[in-house]
Amino acid sequence: MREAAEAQQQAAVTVTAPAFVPACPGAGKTYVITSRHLQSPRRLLRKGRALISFTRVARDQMARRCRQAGRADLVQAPHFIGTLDSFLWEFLVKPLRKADPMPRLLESWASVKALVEGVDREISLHRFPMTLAPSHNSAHGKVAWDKLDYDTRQLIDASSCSRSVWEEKILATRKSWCEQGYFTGHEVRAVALWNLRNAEAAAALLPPLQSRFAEIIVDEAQDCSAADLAILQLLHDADLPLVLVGDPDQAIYAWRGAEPEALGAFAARLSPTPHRLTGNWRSSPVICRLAATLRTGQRPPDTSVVRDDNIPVLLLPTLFAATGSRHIHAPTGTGIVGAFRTLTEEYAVPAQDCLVTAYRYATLPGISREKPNTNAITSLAWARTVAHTPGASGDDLARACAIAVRALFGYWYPGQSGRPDRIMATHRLPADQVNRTAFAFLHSLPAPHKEWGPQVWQAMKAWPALPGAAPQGGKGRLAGKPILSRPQPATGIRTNIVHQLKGDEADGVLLLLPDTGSVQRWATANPATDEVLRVWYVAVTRARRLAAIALPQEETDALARLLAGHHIPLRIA
Ligand SMILES: Nc1ncnc2c1ncn2[C@@H]1O[C@H](COP(=O)(O)OP(=O)(O)OP(=O)(O)O)[C@@H](O)[C@H]1O
Repeated sequence: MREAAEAQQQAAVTVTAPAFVPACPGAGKTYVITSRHLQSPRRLLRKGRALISFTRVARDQMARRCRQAGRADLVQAPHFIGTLDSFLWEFLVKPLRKADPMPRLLESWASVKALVEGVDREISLHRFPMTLAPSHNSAHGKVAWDKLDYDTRQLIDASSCSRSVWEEKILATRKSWCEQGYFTGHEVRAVALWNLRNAEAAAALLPPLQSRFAEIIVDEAQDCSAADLAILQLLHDADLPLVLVGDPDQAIYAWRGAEPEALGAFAARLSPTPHRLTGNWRSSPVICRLAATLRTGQRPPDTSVVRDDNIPVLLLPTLFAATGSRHIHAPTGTGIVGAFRTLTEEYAVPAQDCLVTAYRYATLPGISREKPNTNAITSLAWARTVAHTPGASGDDLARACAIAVRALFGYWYPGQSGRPDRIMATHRLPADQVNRTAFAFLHSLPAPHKEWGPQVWQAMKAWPALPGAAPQGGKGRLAGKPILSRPQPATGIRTNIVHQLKGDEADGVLLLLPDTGSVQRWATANPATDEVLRVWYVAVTRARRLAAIALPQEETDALARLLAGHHIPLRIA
């Protein structure tokens, strides 16, 4: 078993580009990609390899593995290890931008708190997802109205302005930020596509790429949007050797424009024979079987390569709270996370290496999500809570830190346009120093309460200021009272939504399925078209040894029958 899985990995490590490597969960995609990279000879190379991923976590993991293997050279030019956004930015957008204003790539408009103004209410620009149809030669794309989150939709529905007025303002706001040098992934894709299709721009951009890269590897290729695939097609047409690695069954970004089916068509054009990885190095045989019920094509379960646990799938009959996250485990009347913890202990699975997940933040016990469009003091209260939450996600910590920077800068540098990166450039403040200061400040604040504002103000005034600070009296004081979310009991178990768990793993995983009709969906929906099933698939495949599912009490038997029909060991507990 192990030999066969290793042989598959080795074939993927050595296959000549262009190539497509479809891989099952836990197939060791990162291992394959870094092993491929580690084969590079040690001497100074004229051409390098680009390793592209969708997340900074994946990027850091690949770079770390190269360093750990004693090959720090593989992280530097001519090689490139980074996200797709940064690759497109570095090689297909920035080279043709004017130096002034300095072009900057933002992770999201949230990081500069860009607002859509001039309508009857202000809404943050990052609340409006965009779509880009690669077949249109359009420079800006359209607002994806059907993908607004709940809060934003409420705000827009209550607005007296029509959607076309909003759309006009949204596009104008984006344009004005771009003119000031700011771009997000959406603009980067639009400009990259335009540049590659424009003969003159392409003639300037492609030769440096062709002479720098002998190969471009794209990890998690199932997350490519139609625009991403169109860009990759143009690179392929320019004879850049591509290797796509990904798991189409784990495509959970359709709402952001990912096109798993288009990936299949593109991959077939790239290379007629895929190099499939079907050995799962992460999960037990039971979990591989469970996962197979949630994917397309009736394919047999993947092979569990290194595990022989046979812990059954645990089904937890649950009374889900209609609002909030105090879900009760029906048989014991205790909280669902506590019940899960007791069960993991029974199977000698350490609770600290377990996680609880769900499709939506709202379902999860633990830290509540940052609410959009709240006042600054409420945002700061949220940030302070995050700073004091063990196991808070990296994204939440980064957001919390940005909120604290904004609050402190508003006081220290009043009247300086409020854009932290500009202020940092003006006063030559290194980002890590700013972030450390902001985080320490956040951490020092007392727990938020209704009369928190004056305490925050005292703390801001007392905190040692960074160079160039010139406070002006009460400017930058955060007005109002924080709106506090209900305190949640600490569970001691990691919780996160499935979308934040990509590439992650844990010994035990509890998936919360609060919606009635989930079993019906499991049994009858098609994972090729129903992304929810793919989200559940990602969730259960994070587990190494134990998978548990909490579902409405009245649906437990139906799921038990469904799984028993697939000969999957299970226990209703
Ligand atoms: N050849 C190998 N030998 C030993 N362990 C391996 C090997 N390949 C992968 N693994 C281990 O298997 C686990 C899964 O690998 P990895 O996280 O790279 O999978 P993946 O393909 O990215 O999975 P997913 O897409 O589900 O996130 C990791 O713990 C990894 O260390």
